[in-house]
This record gives sequence, C-alpha cells and structure tokens, in this order.
Amino acid sequence: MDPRKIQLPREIYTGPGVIEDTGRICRDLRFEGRAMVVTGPRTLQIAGEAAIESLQAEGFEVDQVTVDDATMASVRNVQDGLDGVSVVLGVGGGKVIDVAKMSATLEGLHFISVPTAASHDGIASPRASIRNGEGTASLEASSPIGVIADTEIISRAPFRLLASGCADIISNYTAIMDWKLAHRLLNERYSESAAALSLMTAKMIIKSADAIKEGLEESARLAVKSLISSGIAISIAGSSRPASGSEHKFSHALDMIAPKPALHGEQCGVGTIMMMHLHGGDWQFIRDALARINAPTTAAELGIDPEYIIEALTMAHTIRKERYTILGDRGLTREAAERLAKITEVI
Ligand SMILES: NC(=O)C1=CN([C@@H]2O[C@H](COP(=O)(O)OP(=O)(O)OC[C@H]3O[C@@H](n4cnc5c(N)ncnc54)[C@H](OP(=O)(O)O)[C@@H]3O)[C@@H](O)[C@H]2O)C=CC1
Ligand SMILES: O=C(CO)COP(=O)(O)O
Ligand SMILES: [Zn+2]
Repeated sequence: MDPRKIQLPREIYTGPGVIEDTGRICRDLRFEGRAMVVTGPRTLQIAGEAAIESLQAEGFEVDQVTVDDATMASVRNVQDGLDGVSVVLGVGGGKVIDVAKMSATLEGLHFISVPTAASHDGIASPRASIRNGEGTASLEASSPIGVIADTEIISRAPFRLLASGCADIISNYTAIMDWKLAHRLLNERYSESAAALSLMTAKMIIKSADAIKEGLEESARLAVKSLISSGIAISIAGSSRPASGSEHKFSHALDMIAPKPALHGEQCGVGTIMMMHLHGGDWQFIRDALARINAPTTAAELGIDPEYIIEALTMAHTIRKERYTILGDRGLTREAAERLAKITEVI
C-alpha cells in the first residue's frame, strides 16, 4: 500500500428506489458490455434481480454468481467468471461485498457496492475482510467506484442487521484507543484526521441512537451515511485501523471457534464493552449505547455460550499479531478473561 495514496468512491447514491437506476448509473460511469452481479443466496431475490433487470434494460449482458462465504475460494470462483466483464457489482451484506470487491481488484476491474443491509462499514472501504485459517485477513482492495444504497431495501432488512452496523461503528471507540496505544508504544503510523472522522462517526451514531428504528427509511439513511463515513476513515488511514482493534480481534476469534457465531457488528459491540474496560475507560457508556440501539450486550443475547467468550478473549491477541492492541503480545490468561467478562456482565 502506497501511504501517499488515498482512494475514495467517485459516486454515492442513497435513497429509496435507487436500485432501479443501477443500469443508468453504470452507463454514466462509462461501463458497457458485460456486467457481473455477485449476490448471496438471499440477497439475489431481495435486490440482485432488480439490479440485473435495471442493467439489462440499459443493454448490459449480465452474469450472476452467488457466494455464501468470504473466503479466497469464493473470490477465485467469482474471478473465474470475469473474462470480458467491464464492471463487478456486489449486491448483499458485508461478505458478498468483500468477495466482489476483492475479485474485481485482483482482475483490475471496477467495483460497485450495492449494500442490502446497513450491517458493516465495508460498504465504501478500500479493504476486504477475507477468512483464512488464522482468522480474518484485512486485504488491500480498490475502493468501490460507486455505491448504490437503496434505503427502501435496507430499511426492510431485519432490524438486527441495522443494529449490528451501528455496533460496528461504536467499536471505533476502542479501535482508536488501540491505534493510539500502538502509536505511542511502537511509533505506528497514525492519522489524526482518520481517527477524528472515525470517532466523530461513532459519537454521532450514539447521539442519534433514539432515531435508529425498525422499518424507517430515515434510520437506514442515517446508518448508511455513518457507515460510509467510517469507511472513508479507513480510506484515509489506508488500513482498517480506525475501525478495527482488539474488539474486532475478539469477534474474529469467535468466528473461528463459536459453533454458531452472531453477526460481525454484534460481536464487535460486545467486544468493545470488554476492551473499553481493559483500557480503563467508561465501558458502561458503551454498553448503554448498544442497549439503546437494541444491539446485544451479553453472551446470552449473542446466543453464544460463555465458554466461547472466554476462549475467544484468550486467543484474540493471536489474530493479526502485527496489529498491536490493549491485548498486548501475550493476551489474557483464562482467569483474567473470565473476570473481564464477568465484571462487564457479558457472562
Ligand atoms: N471490508 C471491510 O472494510 C469490512 C468488512 N466487514 C465484513 O463484513 C462481514 C459482515 O457483514 P454482514 O452484512 O454483517 O454479514 P453477512 O454478509 O454474512 O450478512 C448477514 C446475513 O444477512 C443477510 N442479508 C443481507 N441483506 C439482507 C436483507 N436486505 N434482508 C434479509 N437478509 C439480508 C445475508 O444474506 P445472504 O445469505 O444472501 O448473504 C446474510 O445471510 C464480515 O465478514 C466482516 O468481516 C465488516 C466491516 C468492514
Ligand atoms: O470490520 C472492520 C471494520 O469495521 C474491518 O475489518 P478487519 O477487522 O477485517 O480489518
Ligand atoms: Zn467491523
């Protein structure tokens, strides 16, 4: 990654029904010929078909691939179908967007992000979180050239996804604390502007917590804009540092060991409560903010057995060792992990 380069999306469309303009937007961006639409099994019907119809109405030939996990195998599967394609669209949740973004990047193609849920801040970011044997790698990717966020579709998504996206933003609090720590201890490159944008976005979402309601287009719009803003902080930093620290390591560890992990943002939110306690900060403030948004604050609400919470806490430091956080190089002992989860009432 060239530290002198900041890549940002060129055109961002948000609003009810914008999916109907997918074809026209692609034309205006000077794409033509074949387009690839990547979706998940559910999001094909929810939004993929509407995007395909709109592209076909503008004369595009359209190929479609369904993916169900964010792995390099899925990325390669999409890449295999990209011969002769002019633009790749990822229509779905965070996993679909990451796979589509990564496959487009590897083939040197432009990518358009079409989120169907406000569940993660990868909507506009130049990174792709891809699962591997050691957890989840944050890979450098091209920024989407465009974002088409249909807030009508997003507001009809299960409320849990929206609350999860807000929790993913609230986790910026501890991500920034970890980043500052690594800057002070290890002289890691730190961007004041990226950190300020990331933190301001988290503060704003908490301030607006009471406006985050199920089924409201305005709530979807508010969350989408905040998620884009958090993604832009990632762009400015050139890494996911402003939005991913020890709380994300905890979530990635849960994804590896829990028999049925919860949503990404939900896990990160609960991680933020505990990592805030480790930082000596106001963890009750984080817990109360999550509760106001109706995001989980306990293991029971995540639907994860306390045993996995403790195990994830003890192994979180082993994920992305190069990213220094409050977990240090040695992590937590089992006793310390159990005490932390109990003190913060997570278990
Ligand atoms: N690159 C980056 O910078 C970032 C990446 N991430 C990554 O994003 C992922 C998390 O994203 P998230 O969206 O929570 O998880 P998923 O992509 O797994 O989506 C969760 C579920 O929601 C479904 N879904 C999506 N939209 C709708 C809708 N409108 N109605 C009903 N169901 C819907 C999906 O359907 P289907 O089964 O069809 O897919 C899926 O089953 C993680 O892998 C995380 O690491 C997170 C933050 C930043
Ligand atoms: O989830 C992220 C920001 O919310 C970034 O993902 P990583 O933890 O994979 O870097
Ligand atoms: Zn995240």
